Amino acid sequence: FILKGRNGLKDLSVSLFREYLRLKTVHPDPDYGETSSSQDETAICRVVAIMTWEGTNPTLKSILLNSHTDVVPVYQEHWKYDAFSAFKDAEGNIFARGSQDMKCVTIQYIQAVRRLKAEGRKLMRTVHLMFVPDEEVGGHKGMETFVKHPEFNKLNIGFALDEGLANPGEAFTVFYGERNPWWITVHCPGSPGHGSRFVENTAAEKLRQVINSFLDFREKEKQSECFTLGDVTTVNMTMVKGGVAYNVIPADMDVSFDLRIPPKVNLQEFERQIKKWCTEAGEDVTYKFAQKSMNQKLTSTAENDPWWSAFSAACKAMNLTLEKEIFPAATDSRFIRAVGIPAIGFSPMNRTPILLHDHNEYLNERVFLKGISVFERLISALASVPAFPDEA
Ligand code: MET
Ligand SMILES: [Zn+2]
Ligand SMILES: [Zn+2]
Repeated sequence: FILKGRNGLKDLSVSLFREYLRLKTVHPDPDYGETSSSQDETAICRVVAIMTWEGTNPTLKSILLNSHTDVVPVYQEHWKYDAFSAFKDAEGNIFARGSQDMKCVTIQYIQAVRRLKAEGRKLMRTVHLMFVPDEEVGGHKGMETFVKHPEFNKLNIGFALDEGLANPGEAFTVFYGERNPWWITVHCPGSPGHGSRFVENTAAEKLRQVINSFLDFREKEKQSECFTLGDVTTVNMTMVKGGVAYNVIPADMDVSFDLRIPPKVNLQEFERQIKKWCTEAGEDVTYKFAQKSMNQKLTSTAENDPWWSAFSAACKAMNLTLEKEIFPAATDSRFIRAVGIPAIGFSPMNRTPILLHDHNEYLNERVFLKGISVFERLISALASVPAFPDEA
């Protein structure tokens, strides 16, 4: 980063944040500022960056502060300001893609560690800051691959923090598990022919059945009472493909859905249901997954869990009210939990509307700055969790 901070740490933090927001790490062609180092010219190089602050007892399990560096695209015409200018209005609201998801957290981690170090603090456990690419496109070239790498193992992580969501009220939301994302394309082949005839066995008839089954189920889930998004299955039809001309009955049509399934759902049963919908829709209707997350691990929030008790006690000491939820979307935490490491999703943003992936995403600078202090306390509490018997 190029620092243009003027007076004091607050100015520095806000300028650093805005500077970072101006980097166009936006899909589909994120500028991660790296060059291809591969022999193969066509290979796209993806870098995971790690900064380590060694603890006074570096043999103990470490704390991971994870954040992704990429952001989702924008519809610029719907924004009040350039989505990559990090414009700050009179109220101190900073508008930019990534202001909530999750460039705020990246800078908050960095500034919290910077402050702790400036105060001369030494923490017992090692703290790693990790910056990963490609979370927004499924993490395949990012965290999903990296957790299987020996370098990841060497970090000896005991507990991880990753992104959460804003909370419009006074409280802060924390996430101890996630719904599983399933991205599925259903393929409907059919008999082609002239658009003027009643051809039997058409792709469109099957497509209609498929869409009805998925969307009827969507309606049922939507009606379920007293839920947060983390407790129900959401279904959205997100893409349709097929057809070549007005008067040619197509030989196939495809429809894609984004499903998010809560941890309590039996996934095998759920897939059987999908299979049934496809069979019922007609001959040769098949489906394919572009994303099929099967991990239903939850991170303990039991009072006697040492990580959770350090986390929640630090929040209590700051008078923060926590709301525990299942994360409705997906984050890199699912890969971290999958390899057996407890992870909590937490982006300290209260009094803030949830605007991730939306037009005019913004974060107020006071909320942003408060988050730095929150992380200061949290990091120091987590890195001070006493050694476990098996760590001695
Ligand atoms: C399913 S891959 C994760 C991409 C993004 N974070 C989402 O939840 O949509
Ligand atoms: Zn995110
Ligand atoms: Zn996102």
